This record gives sequence, structure tokens and C-alpha cells, in this order.
Amino acid sequence: MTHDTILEFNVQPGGRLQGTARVPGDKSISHRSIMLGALAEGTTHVTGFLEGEDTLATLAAFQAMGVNITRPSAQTVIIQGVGLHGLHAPQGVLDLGNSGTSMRLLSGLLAGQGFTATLTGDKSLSRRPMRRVTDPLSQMGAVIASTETGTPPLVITGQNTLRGIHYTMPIASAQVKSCLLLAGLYASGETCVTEPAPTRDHTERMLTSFGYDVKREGNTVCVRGGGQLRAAPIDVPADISSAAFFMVGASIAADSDVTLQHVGMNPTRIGVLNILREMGADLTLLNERWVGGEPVADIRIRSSQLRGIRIPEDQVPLAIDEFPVLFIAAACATGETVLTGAEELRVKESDRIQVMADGLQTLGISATPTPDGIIIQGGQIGGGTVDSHGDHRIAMSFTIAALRANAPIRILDCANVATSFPNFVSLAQTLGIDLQG
Ligand SMILES: O=C(O)C1=C[C@@H](OP(=O)(O)O)[C@@H](O)[C@H](O)C1
Ligand SMILES: C=C(OP(=O)(O)O)C(=O)O
Repeated sequence: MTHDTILEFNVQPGGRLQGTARVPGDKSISHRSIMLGALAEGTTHVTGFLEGEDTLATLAAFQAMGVNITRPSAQTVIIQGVGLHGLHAPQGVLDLGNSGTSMRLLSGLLAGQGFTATLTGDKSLSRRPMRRVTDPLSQMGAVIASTETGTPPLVITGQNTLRGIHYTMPIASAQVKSCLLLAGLYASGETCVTEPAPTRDHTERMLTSFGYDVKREGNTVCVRGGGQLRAAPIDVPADISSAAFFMVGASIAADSDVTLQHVGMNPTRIGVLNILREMGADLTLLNERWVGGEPVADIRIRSSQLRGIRIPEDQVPLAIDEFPVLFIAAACATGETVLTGAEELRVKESDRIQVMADGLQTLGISATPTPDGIIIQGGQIGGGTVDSHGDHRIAMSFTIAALRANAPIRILDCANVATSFPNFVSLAQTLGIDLQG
């Protein structure tokens, strides 16, 4: 896999997408494979691992805590588990780069260790809210210091006296849920998390496949502390969040026909598919099968005329990372698309509502941000220079927009594409996008 870490994308307008490709491994599952593999008894073999900067930051953090992790070949990782109580204090700070998932999940896991660790990140991560995890962790007895505004760095003084709680989450967040379940492995009694709406459930699935008892009832999931994780092989499917760029690209560009292989089809992740179908996209699922506790399929996408819709709010958590590229789909659709209930987009790697609205307006599209969403009128995309603000998904989304633009698009600050999709540039070129760094 090549690692494209160029800063600026220059994309020529027009073109079509044709071919078959497998996008890199799922980021959420890759993070969790390292975490649970490290805490398990025995050796975990991971295939299809995402070699992106975010997941490699998680991998390096566990190496720094004394876990033997090797990468014998591309996308393959072998983790010698140390058991739930076998981590060691890291020498220095754990720098998690751009990765919110690493920081929030590690907070829970580190709250129950026998040592102190400091978690830092880049400029973007250093602005992201952490009280959503530090508040409930404190209720469990965790000792965590952050800045006055509740942002990183986090200094976590591990405790062996965590108490299970029943926490009702004010926001639908898989990171908060997963953080508390990981802390719950170390807590006395039962830790239960109730979510306001279903969010990705990879943590629960992987805990179960590692032999840990996870109870689910409605929107509540519970674990009891004091158990053991048993190593199990993990085959990471391709990331639907990365596939989404080419799902939209092939939908909006005339004469396109693309098949994306081995894509994860977990029901808590397929909001993008549901939303695109409602907009009139031509998507066919082929070869549907199960791989290591997760459903996967190949997705064939052909061009279609999309129409604007009011996006159902129940789809928002199921498509949370795909909205930047769905906004490009909306810009190419007939009529108006309205998104509500998505204020979480404002606290991702960038404020994805404002940054996308700014970029779309630069390209001549009517895009009106609202506190919890956006209103987009379909129209002709023009050329110009847009700033991704270092947000990988925004850089890739405007690359896709060029397929329907009438002049070149220049995209600034694109290096972070390597956090989730290290070979995006080469794959986009292969499928038919005229993209230069
Ligand atoms: O648990 C995870 O792996 C993730 C959960 C989501 O974040 P939130 O829990 O903040 O919604 C998502 O945006 C992120 O990319 C990955
Ligand atoms: C929000 C994202 O990731 P994280 O929260 O892990 O930084 C993302 O990848 O879109």
C-alpha cells in the first residue's frame, strides 16, 4: 500500500468511475482489534488491518505499554496478548495524533490500570470534547485530569477501585459507549450503558467473540468486571466509511460502474446505503456473507439521477462519518436536501457542517448551515479552492465533487487523508479521478 501524504489535492473536473476495488480495512474494527488483542490471553491474528495513521497510533500506544505487536506482512498484525492486567506504564506520553477513537476508548481502558498515563493529540484532537467520557468515568471512580475546558491532554491515574454504573448517554456515541464498557471490564459489579439511539456495536461484537459475556436488552448493553478475554482471529472488512466516497462518486458521475469488495455491512453502519437508496442511487449488494461476527458484501454502484430528501434522523448515527460526502451527493441531486439532528458533526476532526458549507458555497452551491444540520440545494458545481481544515473526510469529499464540477478544484490541507485512507489518491486515480498532488 502506498502512503500518500501530500498536502494539496488538485482535481480536474469531470470523468467517470469504472472498475473493482477493495478499500482499506475498517478503522473502528482495526482500533478495537489492537485494544482487545492486547488485553486478551493468547495471540490474536488480525488480517485486513487498516494501516492508517489513526490505527497505527493505537498500535504504537499499546507497544509503548509493553505489548509485543508485529506486522509480518501488509495489513496483517499479530498481537501477543498480555491479559487484562498485563499492561505496563508507558515511558512517555501517548500521542494519539488525530484520533478521537483512540483517545476516548483508551481513557476507559486506562482508568482501571495500575499506573498513570498521559494522552495527547494534534491540534484538532486537542480541541475535541472529552467530558463526555471523563464525566461518566469519574462517576465510576476514575481519576482523570484535563484542561479547564475539558479538552486533552488527559492525565489518567489508574485505579483498581472502579465501580460499575448504569449510565444513560445524553448523545448517541459509540466512542462513549465503548469507553465505558472497557472501563467496565475493570469495575466491580455491572456497568450498563443506555444509548438514545443505536450506534456502531463493534466493541460488543468483538468482546463476545473474545468470549466475554455482554448482555443486551433494547438500547442497553452491560458487562460485568472480573472476566477474561480469549484471543480470537479477526478478519477486518473493508471500511464502509471509505467505500462511501466511491459509492457517491459512481452515483453522481455519468457512465460509472464500480464494484467495491468485502465491505462491512454491520446494520449500525449502513446509514449511507439507506440514505443513498432513498435519494435514488443504484446500489446492488452481491455475495453477502459473514466474516468473523460481522456481515460483509460487495457493493455494485452505477450512475443515477439523485433526488434531494429530508434525511431521516434515525439514520444520523448510522451514517455519522459519511455526511461530508453525502453533502456532495446532495449538491448533485435535484431539489433540496435537509439534514437535522446532526449537531455531533460540529465536534469531529473539524466542524463538518461549517467547513462543508463554506466549501460548497465556494463552489457555487447553495448550502445553509443550521445549528444541527444543513440545507443544500442541488446545482452545478463550479471550480475553486476549498480548505479541508485538515479533515480527512472533507478533503476526500471535495475530491469526489470534482466528478461533477465544470472547472478544477484545489483542496488544501489534505495530509490527514492518511489517517483513515492511506491509498486514497492512488485508488481514486485507478477508478478514474484525475487527481494530482
Ligand atoms: O467508535 C468508533 O469507532 C467511532 C464512533 C463515531 O464517533 P462518536 O462516538 O463520537 O459518534 C465515529 O464518528 C468515529 O469515526 C468512530
Ligand atoms: C470522527 C472520526 O474519527 P475519530 O473520532 O476517531 O477522530 C472520523 O474518522 O470521521
